[in-house]
Amino acid sequence: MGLSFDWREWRNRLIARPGFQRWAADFPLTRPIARRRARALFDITAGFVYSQILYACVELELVDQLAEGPLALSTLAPRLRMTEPQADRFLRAAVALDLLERRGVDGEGSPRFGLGNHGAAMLANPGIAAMVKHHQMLYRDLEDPLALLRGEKAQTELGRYWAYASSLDPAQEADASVREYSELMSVSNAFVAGDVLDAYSLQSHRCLMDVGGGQGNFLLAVAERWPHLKLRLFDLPAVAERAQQRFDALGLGERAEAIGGDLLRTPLPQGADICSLVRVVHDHDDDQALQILQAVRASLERGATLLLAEPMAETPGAEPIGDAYFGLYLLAMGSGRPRPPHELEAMLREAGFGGIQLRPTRRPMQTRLLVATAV
Ligand SMILES: CC(C)=CCC/C(C)=C/CC/C(C)=C/C=C/C(C)=C/C=C/C=C(C)/C=C/C=C(C)/C=C/C=C(C)/C=C/CC(C)(C)O
Ligand SMILES: C[S@@+](CC[C@H](N)C(=O)[O-])C[C@H]1O[C@@H](n2cnc3c(N)ncnc32)[C@H](O)[C@@H]1O
Repeated sequence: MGLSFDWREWRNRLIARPGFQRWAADFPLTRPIARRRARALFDITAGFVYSQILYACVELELVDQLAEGPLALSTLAPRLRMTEPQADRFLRAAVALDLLERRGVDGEGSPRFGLGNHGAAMLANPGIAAMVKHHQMLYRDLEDPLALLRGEKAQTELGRYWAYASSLDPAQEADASVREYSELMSVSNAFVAGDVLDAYSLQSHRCLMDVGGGQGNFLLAVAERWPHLKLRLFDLPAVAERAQQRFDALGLGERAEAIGGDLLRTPLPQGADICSLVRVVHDHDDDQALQILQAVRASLERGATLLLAEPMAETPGAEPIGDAYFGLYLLAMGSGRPRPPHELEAMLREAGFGGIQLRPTRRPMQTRLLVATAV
């Protein structure tokens, strides 16, 4: 009814007035809020510029170069193949983004630069640099975001890159195409594996099957932490072969077996009392995602456990990561979508799982974890 009062409409009318904006930016009590909001909108406006500065740092391996300590502009400029004024502009930009920090001057008066907070954090997460590099493909796909959103792009770079997402027969993917994405998944698995294992104990389990397990990074982390567990990996044949080679090279022998197949067509092997789907379900559209959950359910005895770990939509405090970043990333990839936990829960029920719990993880922006029981 017309009588209901929507305070957000009232707020928006206020914020949309130039006079209110000026007043709020001047009034001492509202000034910090007005500045913060203006800065936040500016940051969205300039996001691509910031990303490209980060990309330049990654491409120039600047973080590694400064890992041992600060260097002077006069040393850095020739290494970056820039004149000193060019390098100064670039390094100042990186300082402004807290990737680097100014550290006084050297004996000759040349300004010195060291790692800032974000630069130092990148040292501990080599996966970030790999992600930043491959974002160039994403940005090309996003060059015309409306065409992408309207489904008017016949082919995308990310679709070609993630071959299984755009292929009618994923099992036929060539070794070269799976090698590249599998390497990227391996480095970025570090964002996820430890957090999942810290959120769920595998003590009481006997055999874990990691479905869509890539080159086996998650299982290798499991192997180290839970030496009693038997390990199985299921992935496309070309990927499973790579995983098996790693298991063999690491002497996991009898303990770990990689099985090749298409999880939409090949029945999954029976016998595991716990299955994991790590960053797999969000790659698939609803019908296939349900099919995957049903295939996993069919491989499990009643009472067995499923771990479903991936970044999710509507994650409090990480909405831009789930809904904006992964929402458009998966669109560019050509299939899948980030789902909120309640939608995944409904799909899990439909596939024959119950007792579903959302377990807290250390960094929900990277991965959340649903634990379910086969019923
Ligand atoms: C000691 C003193 C004085 C103060 C200390 C103050 C203090 C407590 C500081 C905290 C420092 C700290 C712990 C910082 C930590 C920073 C961290 C952990 C930063 C992590 C950043 C992670 C990033 C940027 C991750 C990016 C990941 C991306 C982009 C992942 C993309 C994944 C993709 C595309 C996956 C694709 C798979 C598919 C195809 C969708 O299935
Ligand atoms: C995003 S990667 C995640 C890999 C790994 N779980 C991780 O988190 O690092 C998705 C994995 O699912 C596998 N996959 C996708 N479609 C598949 C299918 N139809 N059958 C078997 N594996 C598939 C891919 O080959 C890939 O290794």
